[in-house]
Amino acid sequence: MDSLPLHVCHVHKLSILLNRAYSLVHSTALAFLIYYRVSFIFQDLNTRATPGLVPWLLVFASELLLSFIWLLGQAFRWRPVTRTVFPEKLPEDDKLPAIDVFICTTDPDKEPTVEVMNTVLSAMALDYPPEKLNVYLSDDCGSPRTLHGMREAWRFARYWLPFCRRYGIKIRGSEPYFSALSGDGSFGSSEFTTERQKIKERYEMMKDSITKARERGGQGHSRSSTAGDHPSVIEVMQDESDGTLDVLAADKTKMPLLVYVSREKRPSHPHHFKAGALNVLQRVSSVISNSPYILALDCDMYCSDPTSARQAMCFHLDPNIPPSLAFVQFPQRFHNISMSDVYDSQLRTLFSIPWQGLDGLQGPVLSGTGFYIKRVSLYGSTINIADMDLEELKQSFGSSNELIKSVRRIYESNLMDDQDGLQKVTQLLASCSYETDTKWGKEVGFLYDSVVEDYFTGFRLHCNGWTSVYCDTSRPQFLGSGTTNLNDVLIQGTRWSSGLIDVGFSKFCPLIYGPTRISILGSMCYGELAFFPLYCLPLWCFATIPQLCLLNGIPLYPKVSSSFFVIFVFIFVSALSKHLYEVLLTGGSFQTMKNEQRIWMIKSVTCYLYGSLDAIMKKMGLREASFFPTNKAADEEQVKLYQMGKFNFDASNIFLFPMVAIIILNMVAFVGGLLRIMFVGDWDKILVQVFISCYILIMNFPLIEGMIKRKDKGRVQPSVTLLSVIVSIIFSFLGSIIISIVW
Ligand SMILES: O=c1ccn([C@@H]2O[C@H](COP(=O)(O)OP(=O)(O)O[C@H]3O[C@H](CO)[C@@H](O)[C@H](O)[C@H]3O)[C@@H](O)[C@H]2O)c(=O)[nH]1
Ligand SMILES: [Mn+2]
Repeated sequence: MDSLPLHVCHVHKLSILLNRAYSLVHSTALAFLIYYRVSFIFQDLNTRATPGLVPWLLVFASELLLSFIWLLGQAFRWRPVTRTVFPEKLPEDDKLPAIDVFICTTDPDKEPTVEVMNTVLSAMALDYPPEKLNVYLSDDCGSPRTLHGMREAWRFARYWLPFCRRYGIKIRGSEPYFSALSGDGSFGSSEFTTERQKIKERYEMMKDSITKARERGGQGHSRSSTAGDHPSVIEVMQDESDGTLDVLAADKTKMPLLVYVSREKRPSHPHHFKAGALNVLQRVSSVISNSPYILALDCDMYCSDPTSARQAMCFHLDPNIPPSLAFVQFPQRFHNISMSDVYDSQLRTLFSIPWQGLDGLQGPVLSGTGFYIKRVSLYGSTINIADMDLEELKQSFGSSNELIKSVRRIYESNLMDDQDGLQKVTQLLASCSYETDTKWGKEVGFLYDSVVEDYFTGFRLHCNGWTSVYCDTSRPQFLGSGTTNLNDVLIQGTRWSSGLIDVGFSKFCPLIYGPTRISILGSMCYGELAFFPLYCLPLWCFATIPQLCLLNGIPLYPKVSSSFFVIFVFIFVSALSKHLYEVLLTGGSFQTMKNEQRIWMIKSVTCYLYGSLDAIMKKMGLREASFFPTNKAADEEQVKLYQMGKFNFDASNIFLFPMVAIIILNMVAFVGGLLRIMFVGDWDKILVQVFISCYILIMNFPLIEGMIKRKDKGRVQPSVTLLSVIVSIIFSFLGSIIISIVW
């Protein structure tokens, strides 16, 4: 036992072999496809035998772009690994390093306070020495409701934490614990049952108090009045000596530190969303606890299992892992995923194959939440703390002497005893002008230039020589609220696409900035993520151009009798089979694959497009960066639809129009194609195009149902359908005229 290391890494040899073989075969087929297209263009230029060179070029360009993104994606499959940890081998508790937990919240309406407090409580209840655990909550709204919730949570924690420890409770989120049907802990004993009942009552009291505060809150406490303009508030939670603590808590179990931080926000200062909030937490915590490791959590991501801290330490403290390890990333998992999961809300496509693949290269992408990061890795690469004098350090970190001291790691927190001193220092660090003319957000801390601050910060860390590891255990460590409503899914997708394209088309483009700093394969992975929003171009093209040409009798694909026809069939079948194989390998079903294909098509023609446009407009100075937080407050009707596996088309028109218009165009093209086959008879020339329409219609059948069959609130509104019909008719006519005249 003693000879075991803290962790082992398993290289998946069979997957490596299969993946590489598949990449080889599939890319050979793609090469044939390119040969076919290129030779046709030259032949066409010479003879001008057929009309339709422009649609041909468009389809070819789309095929090239698809192939390019596919090629980048192969890097994820090059060397997948998984890891096992042995926390029982960790040193004694007194030798473990301290951890600061950062939780961010921003909108008490979209992020219900009870849920946020559940996350806070679960972090406090992590299985780790409490004196080495410090929990900070950033409230970007500066809402009195959240502050009140924190005080209530602190009070409840006095009972909850000893209870969890005493009975070895495995589910550390209070809400899921009390709503779980099966008992957890040493159930059966009557002492336990009584305690459980008492704690449950206390929990209900806490919830009640929070709900009442919300109802009382009214105007002055709503988000809009405080969100963008408020002073900073920092409060270290403390015991009230009102003598209400009963027997259970009387054992005075040590509590982790709990700090509420609401940074100053003014309309005149950009606040840089979550990255800005995290940087304030980093500074404030530097002068309070200054722990060497940080766990970052979104407000809805509670620690479902208490063991993650020790698991992460199995990597950070492993002598076999070089000190360049910056962070240990856990997957994002969600507690509200239904069996059918029509929107791929579980993000299987990210947190399975790609992250395992990256783990075999330089390590997974920083994924926003659920990661344990080394504080020093956020100090910036060009900053050499040991060699720089005070002035130089101030240029990077800002004017606070206390902060500089803590950065130099000579800081021993004494401020805690001097409340006034602590307030003064932390107020300065949380003020909105503190970062002016410093390197915060450019080099130090979480980086600002993209709304996917996690991806961008992680990429720069990797480029600066840091590495990461992926820790995916069978019991989910962190559980959040997945987006389970079409509108939310697409808004989130738009933000992600915009942030990714921002990075893709900047001087930090992974394909240019990456290869000299990390491996080519690593850069390809980052590149795939940066450029996948560009799927919007080929998917828009495949959803319209072949159809338009079909209506005008212009073939774009080889005849059925041609040997190149086989190539196209092969590529299609091979891509789908590989997808199916990966879905099955990671615990999904045929249905999962269908859902993923469909939502990929839907996202491509909507949020990938809008996100890319948003990024381009930002670059041209036409738009400002924005971050609409996702909704975590469950709406019963919406949840019901999602649970039943039904789409909720009660979404913004800007998302619905393109989807519906495309479906109508494809219906028309399909019928037109069939009529052509029957009456003109050139079926072998246009079969592929008829098939494309047919495939789009079959895959998106729920959308057709929503337009025609459904009568509930989640259907597609007839007005949307009607307008889309008009749009697609105009598109077909104009398109056909253009084709007949110009092309
Ligand atoms: O101005 C802001 C905006 C957001 N947040 C917080 O950021 C977190 C993530 O926001 P959310 O609305 O949940 O966005 P998601 O799209 O679900 O988040 C994913 O994508 C983000 C990047 O766009 C990452 O930061 C997240 O970690 C990742 O889970 C939440 O806790 C918010 O409270 C702030 O603190 N301040
Ligand atoms: Mn979220």
